[in-house]
Amino acid sequence: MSSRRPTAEQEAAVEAFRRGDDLVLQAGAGTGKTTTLTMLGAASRWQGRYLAFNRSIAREAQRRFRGNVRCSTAHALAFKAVGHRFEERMERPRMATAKLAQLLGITMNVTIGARHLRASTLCSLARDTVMQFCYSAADVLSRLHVPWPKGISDEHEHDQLVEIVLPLAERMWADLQTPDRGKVPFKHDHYLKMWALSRPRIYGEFLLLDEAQDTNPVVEQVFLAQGAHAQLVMVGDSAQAIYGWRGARDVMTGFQARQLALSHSFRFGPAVAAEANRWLTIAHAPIRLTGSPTVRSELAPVDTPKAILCRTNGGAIAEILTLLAGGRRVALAGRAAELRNLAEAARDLQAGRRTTHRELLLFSTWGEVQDYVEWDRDGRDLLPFVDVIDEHGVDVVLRTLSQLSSETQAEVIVSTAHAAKGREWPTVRIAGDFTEPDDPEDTSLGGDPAPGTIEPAEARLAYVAVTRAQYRLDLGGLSWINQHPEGERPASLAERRA
Ligand SMILES: Nc1ncnc2c1ncn2[C@@H]1O[C@H](COP(=O)(O)OP(=O)(O)OP(=O)(O)O)[C@@H](O)[C@H]1O
Repeated sequence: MSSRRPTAEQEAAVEAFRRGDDLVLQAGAGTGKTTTLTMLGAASRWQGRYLAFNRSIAREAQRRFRGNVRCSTAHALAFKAVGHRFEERMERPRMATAKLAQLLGITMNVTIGARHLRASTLCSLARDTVMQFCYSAADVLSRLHVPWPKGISDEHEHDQLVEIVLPLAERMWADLQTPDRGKVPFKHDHYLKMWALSRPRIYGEFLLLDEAQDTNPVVEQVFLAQGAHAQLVMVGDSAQAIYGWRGARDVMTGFQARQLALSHSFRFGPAVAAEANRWLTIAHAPIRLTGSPTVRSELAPVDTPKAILCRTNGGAIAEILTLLAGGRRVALAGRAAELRNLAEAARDLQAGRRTTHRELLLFSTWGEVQDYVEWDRDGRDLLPFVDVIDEHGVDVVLRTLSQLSSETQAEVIVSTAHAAKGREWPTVRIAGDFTEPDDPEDTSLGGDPAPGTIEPAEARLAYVAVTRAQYRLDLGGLSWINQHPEGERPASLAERRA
């Protein structure tokens, strides 16, 4: 809990909360979101619940709230109520879909339009259908959850696909209901859906939903249903949405409640705030930030930044290789240990040995893993890692990883922008893989591609990246924005006053 004097915006949030209003709190980068939430909790004599985006945030928040607010993730609540019964099923190794098709006796091959669909593809589409259903707020599986794979071009072809895939998906969903038997790999989002379907009541007089911009429809539905007995508060930053569950309109802007903002950033001064606002404008975000007048921040080249932020994992490995070659002590934020285990599994599989990697026991070659990440929805989380290994070679990746330091020992931390969410560093450089979009239809007189339109999703990622800096930001790979037609910087408040 902060003993600092609340800002006018924080006071307004506490005031509205005290009145019992349902709230949407748009909290920009570095605006003291958790501090503000603890102020809300402290202003209430009731019991409440804070729903966090992941386990480590929930644990950290529990330290900061007073005893009247309990902190957890939605998955943790669902696990306690339903998921624990499926623990044994969830611990089984990953399984390629061709194997699952075999186990389920799915053997047919069909032709729809110009596409030939093999049994394993149909099985994979049925699993995707079940997953779409799990993310949705629907009560029953329906044609709406059957995907439109590339090559299925019209309603008539989709109808044919639905006729085959929907019954398979229904069979899979029935298979998933048994804790001890059943063949379909059981995922955390399966028990989350079962919990949501049970119409759970979350104990507490008020409910705070954090990172609300990335909430999927199934959690949104459970959250909104608590409105029958609890005061609801959504907190987050629409401009940091990276999952896009519902296209351009995120959960926060759609919630019928009092809309408030935290726009004063304690993290950085006016210069970084102005850069943030440039990207917020491109992203059509609902808020603009002011920097802290007492924090000196500047945009300037940094030779030895504390953090280098990359767009991709491949970009991160490339940065790490350069830094190590220069004799620097480097850490990789986020999933370094996971990457090391995978690289070891890749080395075994490439050498013709089975791997002992817990999740990859069922694969006998690296090629099978490559197919799995390319074609199976379950495997998509591994795709960036597999790409890195295929691009640089397993030996280079393993050697690189073995030379990494811990974050506390490192001179410089390399991170993807995704893994940097919620973090901050005194000096930050943006890596070279944030490239300028090209307009494929147009070339300037010299034959160079003309600048293309900046996608809002890209602008949101750039916003996350630039707002990690406290004092000095080196725009590096994003410097092209200074010449881009959309890059005109809105004058900062201080500049307008001058
Ligand atoms: N009213 C205030 N006056 C001075 N400093 C404040 C105030 N409110 C928050 N802060 C400071 O702002 C910083 C960030 O706050 P906090 O830890 O609550 O943010 P967060 O939840 O990590 O999220 P974010 O940084 O994205 O806002 C902290 O150093 C905190 O002390």
